[in-house]
Amino acid sequence: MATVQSSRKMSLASPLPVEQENDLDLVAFTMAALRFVNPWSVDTSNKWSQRIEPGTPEAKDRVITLSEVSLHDTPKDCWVVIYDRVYDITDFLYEHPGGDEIMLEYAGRDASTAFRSSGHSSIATKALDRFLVGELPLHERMYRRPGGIRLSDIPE
Ligand code: HEM
Repeated sequence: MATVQSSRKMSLASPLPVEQENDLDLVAFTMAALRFVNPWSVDTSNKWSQRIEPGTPEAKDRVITLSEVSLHDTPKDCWVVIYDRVYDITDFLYEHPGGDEIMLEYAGRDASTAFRSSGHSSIATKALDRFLVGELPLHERMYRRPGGIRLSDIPE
């Protein structure tokens, strides 16, 4: 009776031929190395280790996504979005005439409607500039984009 002979060596521990298992090891090793050198795989919580000084010209040109804003949602690191611009209000929390708690409700989130419906004066709107750290990318904006929501009190 004819028997089929395999020339491939089999390992007792694995159902795969030894050569194929070595190939898999090589693939896993290459993937791990790529993850190590790939900048996109770096933890996003480290992304803002470079501190942005609020209100500087550099801050004006910085594009910050909503998902990045959401990382700054604590009393020690508090960002909000108002009319598509991103503000670091950490140092203002305890100076705010309306109190810190109300602002912390919007930490890491969009506060445009809350800001507007609290009837802030034009002075308050102007004061926003001091805290500016960046602006949302065009595709995430609701106001400052072609065809966006038009309101009389959106600052320049
Ligand atoms: C960076 C953002 C903010 C700035 C610069 C700011 C600034 C101010 C200023 C200067 C006032 C005094 C009244 C005025 O001039 O309008 C005020 C009052 C007030 N703010 Fe804000 N504010 C900010 C965010 C918010 C947010 C997100 C809320 C959320 C609802 C809020 C709620 C209030 C309320 C309720 C008052 C009235 C306090 C009172 O009259 O007793 N503010 N804010």
